[in-house]
Amino acid sequence: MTISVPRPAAVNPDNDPRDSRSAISSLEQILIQQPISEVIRDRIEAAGDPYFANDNIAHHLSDEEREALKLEIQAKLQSVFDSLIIDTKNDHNTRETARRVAKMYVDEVFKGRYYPMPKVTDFPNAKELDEIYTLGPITVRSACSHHFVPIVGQAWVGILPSDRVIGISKFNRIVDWVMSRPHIQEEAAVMVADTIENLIKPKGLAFVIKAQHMCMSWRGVKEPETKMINSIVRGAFRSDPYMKKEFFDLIRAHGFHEC
Ligand SMILES: Nc1nc2c(ncn2[C@@H]2O[C@H](COP(=O)(O)OP(=O)(O)OP(=O)(O)O)[C@@H](O)[C@H]2O)c(=O)[nH]1
Repeated sequence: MTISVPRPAAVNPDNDPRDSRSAISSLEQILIQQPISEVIRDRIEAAGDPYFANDNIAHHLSDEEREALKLEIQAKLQSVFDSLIIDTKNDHNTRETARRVAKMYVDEVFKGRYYPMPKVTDFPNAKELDEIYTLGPITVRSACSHHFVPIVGQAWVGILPSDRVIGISKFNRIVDWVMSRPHIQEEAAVMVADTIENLIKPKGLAFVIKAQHMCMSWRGVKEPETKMINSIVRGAFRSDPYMKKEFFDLIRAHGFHEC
């Protein structure tokens, strides 16, 4: 499907994405012929890679293209606000909202799609530590892929290490990177567990996430109390019931409650 070049005709000058286009001048020609999202999408499809809402596509776009993408999103958001019949030309509160939201999506709340994984240094398990360690609570911020409204909650990690370890702050960074995409919680939990497992191949891995979904509290059934808990237990935590119990006892000491 060909979508016309995102070039808002009647946008407030203060809100005109063209103002910042000098930064992407080398992409000007491509943008005139084809929206940058289409260029990137064609590239992903040619590589046979998925681009679901919770997939990371960072390796398919350059920094320059990411900037161009924000401008395209801004222009399209502006037409959503126009269709919502909001006078963004004269309303001082919404005049720059299209730009703000485009930037927020790409650089902040969905950065886990458009930016590569943070650098994670791993070290040898020099003392051959063979005991469980747990970490938490880790603050979880995400958005549900059904309504694009926030998911907020907490997560806990349990590791029985093998021969590699990573710095503890890296668990927070990995959770933040994976969660910063539109998600459903079940898949998010699996993705975090897979990412940690691929990095350090622990003998045991446990990951618990407990979160509240604004699509259930702010709208829809409007139930502010319900939370969803997912737990992933792998390796020794799955095969050894005592180890699994120890993990849950430890994270209860770290503030985890089932209700
Ligand atoms: N399994 C699962 N469901 C979720 C998650 N986040 C949101 N949902 C639910 O996804 C469902 C989407 O249902 P639909 O019937 O397509 O959407 P809807 O008509 O807006 O549904 P209501 O929310 O019931 O008003 C809703 O019940 C949401 O509560 C999640 O992380 N996991």
